[in-house]
Amino acid sequence: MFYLGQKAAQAIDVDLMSKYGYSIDQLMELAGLSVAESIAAEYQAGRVLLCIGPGNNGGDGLVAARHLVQYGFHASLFYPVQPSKDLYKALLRQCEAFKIPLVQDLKTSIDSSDLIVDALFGFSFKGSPRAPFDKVIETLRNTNKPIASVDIPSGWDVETGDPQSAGFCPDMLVSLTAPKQCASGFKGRFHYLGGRFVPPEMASTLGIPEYPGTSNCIRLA
Ligand SMILES: NC(=O)C1=CN([C@@H]2O[C@H](COP(=O)(O)OP(=O)(O)OC[C@H]3O[C@@H](n4cnc5c(N)ncnc54)[C@H](O)[C@@H]3O)[C@@H](O)[C@H]2O)[C@H](O)CC1
Ligand SMILES: [K+]
Repeated sequence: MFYLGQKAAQAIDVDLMSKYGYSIDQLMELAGLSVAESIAAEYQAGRVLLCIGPGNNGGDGLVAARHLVQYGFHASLFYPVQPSKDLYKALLRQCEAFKIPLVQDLKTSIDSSDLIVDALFGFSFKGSPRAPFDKVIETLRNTNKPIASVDIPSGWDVETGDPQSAGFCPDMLVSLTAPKQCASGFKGRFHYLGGRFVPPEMASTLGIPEYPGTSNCIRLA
């Protein structure tokens, strides 16, 4: 399987929506579903805090929250920057309908959670985290609670990862579509692949393995 660079990951996203006709809502729903399924495969249904970022990685997290509740988890959201885009507003409304509370105090909420989901940044992250996310990532670095990262461990460079060990090491990484280059430096316990939406032609070019049966995720390592 290919490990994608940042530009390649973004180009695939564009191809899925232009050449193959997907909408972002479709891709996000399947991506978030696969994140929830990967988590449910490895962790007992407990209290899960989802940290949500301002882009589509955050959108995946909002989708995953709703599915995790359906799988018996008690979910809450830490969502410090809420963009006004209709898609994110709708996903948040759905979370409200599932009685998923928004929390304000990250440290206290981490203490009362069994698992943290990092849906802060994905393949469009560049440079060093800017405020307020610098403090959020620092707080995640200082917890012993397991972290499940969506697509990219937030704060890592999409290609070079975390060579200075400045960020946090997630316990689980769910790569979407195909792993990005930084995933080769992932040392946590569970590496999953999700996003079961890739048409056969693209799947064979990227060397994506066959998903087993009806599963939306594959354990890679
Ligand atoms: N094809 C797929 O695999 C799909 C993946 N999905 C998910 O989408 C993300 C990529 O989403 P995108 O909106 O392009 O970007 P991000 O979520 O990574 O973040 C953009 C957001 O972050 C801000 N930002 C960038 N760098 C910084 C920084 N240094 N400090 C602070 N803020 C920063 C930027 O301004 C934007 O606001 C992919 O990883 C998957 O998780 C789709 O859901 C479905 C298709
Ligand atoms: K992430």
